[in-house]
Amino acid sequence: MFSDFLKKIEEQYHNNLPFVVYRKPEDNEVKAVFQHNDHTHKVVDYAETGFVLSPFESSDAAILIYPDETYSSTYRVNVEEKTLKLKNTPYSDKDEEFHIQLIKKGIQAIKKGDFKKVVLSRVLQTTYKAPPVTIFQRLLNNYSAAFCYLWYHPKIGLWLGATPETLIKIENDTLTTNSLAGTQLFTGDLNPHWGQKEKEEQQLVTDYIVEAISGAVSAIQISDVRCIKAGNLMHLKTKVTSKIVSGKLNEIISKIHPTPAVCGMPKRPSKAFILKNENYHREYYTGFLGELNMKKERNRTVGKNTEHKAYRFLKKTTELYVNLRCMQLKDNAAHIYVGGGITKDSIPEKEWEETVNKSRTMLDIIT
Ligand SMILES: C=C(O[C@H]1C=CC=C(C(=O)O)[C@@H]1O)C(=O)O
Repeated sequence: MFSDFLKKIEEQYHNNLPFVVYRKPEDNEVKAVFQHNDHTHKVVDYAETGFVLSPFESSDAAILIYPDETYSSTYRVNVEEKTLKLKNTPYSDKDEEFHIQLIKKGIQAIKKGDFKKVVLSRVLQTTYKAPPVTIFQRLLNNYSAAFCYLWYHPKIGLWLGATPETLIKIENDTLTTNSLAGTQLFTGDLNPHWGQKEKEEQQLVTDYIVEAISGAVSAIQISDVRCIKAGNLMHLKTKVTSKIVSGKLNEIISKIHPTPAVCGMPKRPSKAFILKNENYHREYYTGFLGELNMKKERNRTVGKNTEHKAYRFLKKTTELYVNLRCMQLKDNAAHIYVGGGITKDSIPEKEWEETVNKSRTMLDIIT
């Protein structure tokens, strides 16, 4: 029963012990990973097993929740529990002014030739009423195409999100990664017109990913650009698949993260610009999270003309998502993180509006 499953999570939370509960995109299985003590395990080389949460800044440690106990439960989306739309958005003129000035500064740096693209973000604070587990259920009900999660560690904090972006997925020796960028509001058309700014912005991400992984993988294949819906938004997406040799994950992550979908291009100067000018600490927003070398049981049938035999075998899965459309619950407030890609063609007021639209993914479910 899903209610028993939720009770276990509430208990773990009240006992101040680390856990994560999550559902993968378009899946009806909700999984939970529980750690038995409150130790902070840091990832060293990505050969570890557990659920990882990595910050934006690669120099800060990624945290691993040890799978001392794992649970799963089937969950059917409750369609009646649909989004509660907020009438007011909690922004002041000062927030708007600061962010628009930041974007103008970014555009100037691009025109000066410091970099080609930079992703500029902000954090907004608002009150919330519902308990975290209830908010998590609302994520499940409203964002079936996203990776939805509730992550908690008593020494680090509590994060919730519904991200549309896969960073890396490894199945057998196949590595899949996505390039996601370009945003517009969903208005009913699943195939809307895209402007040159969005197309170029997304192409930059694809080119970067291909270049970043090319030394560590073989047989790279790039899909056509597709349009995907994420909550109230539409994005452009390209899927990049390749073959990976085991032991290369650490190298791939260090090359790929943070991608230009969350940082910029080239990486070094755009990141320096972010750290100097954004004026707040991103922490785990625009980092990544997910299963790292987690064991997965599979049923397999063997034999063709002879007797058919079903047996179970263990497989390792790595599935990491970029931590977008997320928030942190801290000091009785929800801290919601939003950003957008800035290029030479960006219009500051439009970019501000884009962050307002992105903030609705979390705002709509917390009251
Ligand atoms: C940085 C964010 O989104 C990224 C992912 C998809 C589209 C984006 C964009 O259109 O700017 C951003 O690169 C965010 O949601 O906070």
